[in-house]
Amino acid sequence: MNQDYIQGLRDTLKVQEREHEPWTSGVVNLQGPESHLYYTRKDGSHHLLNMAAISEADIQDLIGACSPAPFGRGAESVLDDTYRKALKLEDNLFAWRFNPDSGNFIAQLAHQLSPWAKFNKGFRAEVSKLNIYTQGGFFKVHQDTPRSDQMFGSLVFTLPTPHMGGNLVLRHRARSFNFDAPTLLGSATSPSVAYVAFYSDVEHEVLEVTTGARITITFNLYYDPSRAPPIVPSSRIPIPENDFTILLRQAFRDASFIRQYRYLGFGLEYQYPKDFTEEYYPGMEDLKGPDAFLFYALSDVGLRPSLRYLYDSSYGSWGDQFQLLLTYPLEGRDEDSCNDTQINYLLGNDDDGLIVWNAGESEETLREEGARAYRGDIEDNRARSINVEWVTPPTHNLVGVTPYKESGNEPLQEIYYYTVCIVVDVSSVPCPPVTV
Ligand SMILES: O=C(O)CCC(=O)C(=O)O
Ligand SMILES: [Fe+2]
Repeated sequence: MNQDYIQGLRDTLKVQEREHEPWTSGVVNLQGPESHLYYTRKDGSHHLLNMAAISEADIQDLIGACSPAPFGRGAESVLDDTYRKALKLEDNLFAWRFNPDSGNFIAQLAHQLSPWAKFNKGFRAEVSKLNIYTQGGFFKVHQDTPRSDQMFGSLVFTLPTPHMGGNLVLRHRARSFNFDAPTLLGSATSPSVAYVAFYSDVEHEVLEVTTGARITITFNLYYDPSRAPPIVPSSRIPIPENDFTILLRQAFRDASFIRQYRYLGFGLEYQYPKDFTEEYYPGMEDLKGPDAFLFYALSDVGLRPSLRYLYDSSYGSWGDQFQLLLTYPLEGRDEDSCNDTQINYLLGNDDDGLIVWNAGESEETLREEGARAYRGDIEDNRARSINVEWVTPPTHNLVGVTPYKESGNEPLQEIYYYTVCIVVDVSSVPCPPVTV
């Protein structure tokens, strides 16, 4: 019966997940001067491009102002046209009169990306770059490099220039989205630009442009605690009345469920940036779409969900019998260069860190199999050793490595994406369960 609850929770969460999209797109009709783009040419002269009527000569002039676009490989900025073939104009060299950061455009975007979240911070869009992908241009799969721990999204506008190909393809888990700006713009009233906004940790690529020039202006989307949260229409899915929450409530009224499970765990869908030059750690208000839903749903039944960082040692040494659950992310370190073991290092840096045994594993199985070098550490930390029932598969960070994908759109600056879990202590449920 209790396994039925767990399976039911998995199934109902999947249904909720489908309600949520990691991206949103559309067309903006530009009014009056909003179609004006001013830029500085290489010789220092200025030029005005009117998006309402872009000629081939305008495109060539703008191309002349641009330089090859690099991307980030780790902390390096590299030019490699087998990975990214594009041109760029830095944000100090152009100004677009349309400002997505004014009016309610950005509030609507935030709401579309996060229909369940109750916002408790404002938002900000900051211009990043203008890019041109001429014929043969592309940008292979990458995540957008987090520019701060408050950055959650990316926003790309495609200008109305004739081109074919160059679709932006986004993929997240089983889903994908093919953003086809020329088709969207083909049926729009001129002058218009097509836009797509997505969570920046979602992997995406620009397919090859087959004809013409594809011009984009990209913005980074940030939470901004100094701004008021946007006023958005009420949630599409009211948090208390959904199948997941109803089933969760039912499980927590069942004494045998509470007896069987001490901790429930949930691997989150998205990744979150941690800036190691700041004291700030991601909190519930930073959670994206379905991750926010999960947090609110658990809180709603009276549980106290916590954000946790799971570390496994696939890269290192202790095998796959247990993982470490930390209360905050740690930068990787190379075990060979330290006297301390990984377990001592990780648990020593986090008084609330725990050892989590994988299903079917325990200190006993460790005696028979590998990881013996860690036996002493495990014995020392026996009181900090737990079992977690994972409702959604755990998402882990690798011990000993700083977690960055090799390629991003910018060089990294001590801000990395981490995978996060939610863990709840079942015994923290406020009312004693009724025995049935
Ligand atoms: O031009 C686009 O559609 C997106 C380009 C991109 O992914 C980037 O600049 O990071
Ligand atoms: Fe990108």
